[in-house]
Amino acid sequence: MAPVAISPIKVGKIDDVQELRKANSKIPERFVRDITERPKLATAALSSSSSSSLSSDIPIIDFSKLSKGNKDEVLSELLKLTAACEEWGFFQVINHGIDQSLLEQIEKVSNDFFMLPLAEKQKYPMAPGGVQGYGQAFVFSEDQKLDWCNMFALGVEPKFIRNPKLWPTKPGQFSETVEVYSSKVRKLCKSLLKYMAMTLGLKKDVFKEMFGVAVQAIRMNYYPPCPRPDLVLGLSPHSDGSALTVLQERKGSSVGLQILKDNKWVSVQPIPNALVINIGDTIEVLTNGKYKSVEHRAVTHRQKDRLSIVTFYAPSYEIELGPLPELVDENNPCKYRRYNHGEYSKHYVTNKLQGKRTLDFAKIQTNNSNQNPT
Ligand SMILES: O=C(O)CCC(=O)C(=O)O
Ligand SMILES: [Fe+2]
Repeated sequence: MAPVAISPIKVGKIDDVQELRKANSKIPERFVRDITERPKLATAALSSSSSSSLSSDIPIIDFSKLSKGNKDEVLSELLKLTAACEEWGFFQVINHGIDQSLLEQIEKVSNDFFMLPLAEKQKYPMAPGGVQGYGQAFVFSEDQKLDWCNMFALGVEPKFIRNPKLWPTKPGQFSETVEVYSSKVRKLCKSLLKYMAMTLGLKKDVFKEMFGVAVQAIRMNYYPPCPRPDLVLGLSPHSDGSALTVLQERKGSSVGLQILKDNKWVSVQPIPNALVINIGDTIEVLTNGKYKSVEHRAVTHRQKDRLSIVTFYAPSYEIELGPLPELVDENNPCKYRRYNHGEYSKHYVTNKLQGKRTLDFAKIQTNNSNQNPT
């Protein structure tokens, strides 16, 4: 095996935001966003009791109607799913079949992990420029702004992407819970992809057959309260590189997830026990842009903390992908080139989060210019 190159990445000092919060110190400059990037006060100050007017419009899909409904119910839910994928790229799934007790358990072990002393969490450090372990991912330079977030991330499937040294021994039941939870979420992703294929008029197993042994990772994002939510971002705007992403929010979390809809940031109001699903870049490419990945970010709250548990589901690294021929014709010319998914994943994790910039990797350039959000 070739020797491992020493990482040339210099990320500077990355303060642990929970420790900053405990010390009650001034927000370091590295967290303070340029004026143009700061969240608008009205949205940053949202508490869980005040909802953004648009957030309730985010489509809700009743999974049990898709999986167990009669013909009419299946059909009407598939139509809702089509609209959700075409118009939003985001939806919430209710009656998804994952036990409430398991949702509560993953929230508990994740929360307990972040509440451990710093020294314990630092036994599982995220390497500079790395994406697994405890720390802050997507930081590649000393002058890059930081997110008001602590992350803990693990590769889950296939097994070879796991780094066993990063699976924590505390809190008890952490690894077992991640294991069981991930297998249930995996099943849900497979089913959702099947229904999405049906909405596209494709063979229902098209994604299953194409993906091989899918890659799955989990990331827990912990956002402590921030004394100046108007100056910072919990998580920088980005689209996900996955095919599908499944997000769960811990009960009692502040409202924090925002999606860019018609060039405006819209808050996602969590529904108890629902899971938030979003389309990642991979599905955008495969559908030739019919179902687009949507830019999203997290904002923080002055008094309340927030915890999200996020699963990324993507094809096996060795597959080559590009727009499905069924979705390319003279009215819908091919918008993305073919590429190896492993290369795209590498490209994604070695670049800072910056809107949908990473998808430029795959785009066949046209003269269409990108608009900046308001
Ligand atoms: O915490 C959130 O709501 C956003 C998380 C997210 O977008 C991500 O981890 O990719
Ligand atoms: Fe995301």
